[in-house]
Amino acid sequence: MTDNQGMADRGIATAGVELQLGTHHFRFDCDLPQGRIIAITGPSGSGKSTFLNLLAGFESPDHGRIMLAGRDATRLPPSQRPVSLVFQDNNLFAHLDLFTNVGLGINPSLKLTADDRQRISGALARVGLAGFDRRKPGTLSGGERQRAAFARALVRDKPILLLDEPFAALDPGLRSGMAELLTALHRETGNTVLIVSHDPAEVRRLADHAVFIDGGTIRLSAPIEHFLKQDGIPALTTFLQH
Ligand SMILES: Nc1ncnc2c1ncn2[C@@H]1O[C@H](COP(=O)(O)OP(=O)(O)OP(=O)(O)O)[C@@H](O)[C@H]1O
Repeated sequence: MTDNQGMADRGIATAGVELQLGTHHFRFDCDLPQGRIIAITGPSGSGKSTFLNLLAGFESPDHGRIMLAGRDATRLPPSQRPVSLVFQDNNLFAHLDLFTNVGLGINPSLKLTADDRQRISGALARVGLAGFDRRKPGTLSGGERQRAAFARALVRDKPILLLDEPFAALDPGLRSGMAELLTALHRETGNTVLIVSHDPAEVRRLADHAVFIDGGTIRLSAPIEHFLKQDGIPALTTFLQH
């Protein structure tokens, strides 16, 4: 096993992480900075979601080690990892109101203290959904549902936030509003944010650091200024010219 030196202190690091899914082989080695917004880019089918699934614990590596916020998380179940997640389809439960959906972020059995209840209302207010507590997801717009998913991630109060194309289903106006909300929340919490994005403009606008995945492996991981200037990876040049 690789030793611990050089692996991100409080950020995210993977060392010799390998996974086979059907005919696809993945290998991820990275050392990502703490407290930054990090874009995960790459062609369709390159392995971006698989990378996030490994970090979240929805996939287990065949080999290698995953460090999250200073802890070896390789064998931790998803619920014990220091991460919260927001996906494109926001995963809200249709039959539960927003207060309950957000409450699930704190405690899956919904045994909530008075303090928890205040945090839930506070998180809904923070994303612009004050007074929406009793609304069901089906009565909300796409943007409102996505903000509710952010509120649920916020109450979990974890040092790492994983976002898998969280704005993809939104129209361009809403998308830039959500990007602003994300940067504002990031400034407040100082957490490490990983965001999968297909949109070079979004990457330029949001990211401090970016990763390019191609063919199941990380081809480049660099601060954004360097990432945007590189010219040695044709597939990345193509991505940036979109
Ligand atoms: N459980 C699985 N079994 C077999 N193949 C899988 C499995 N999960 C993912 N794959 C394959 O692995 C490849 C990478 O998938 P992944 O979803 O990580 O790509 P992605 O970069 O997120 O793609 P996109 O940008 O299109 O969402 C794809 O070809 C996918 O079909």
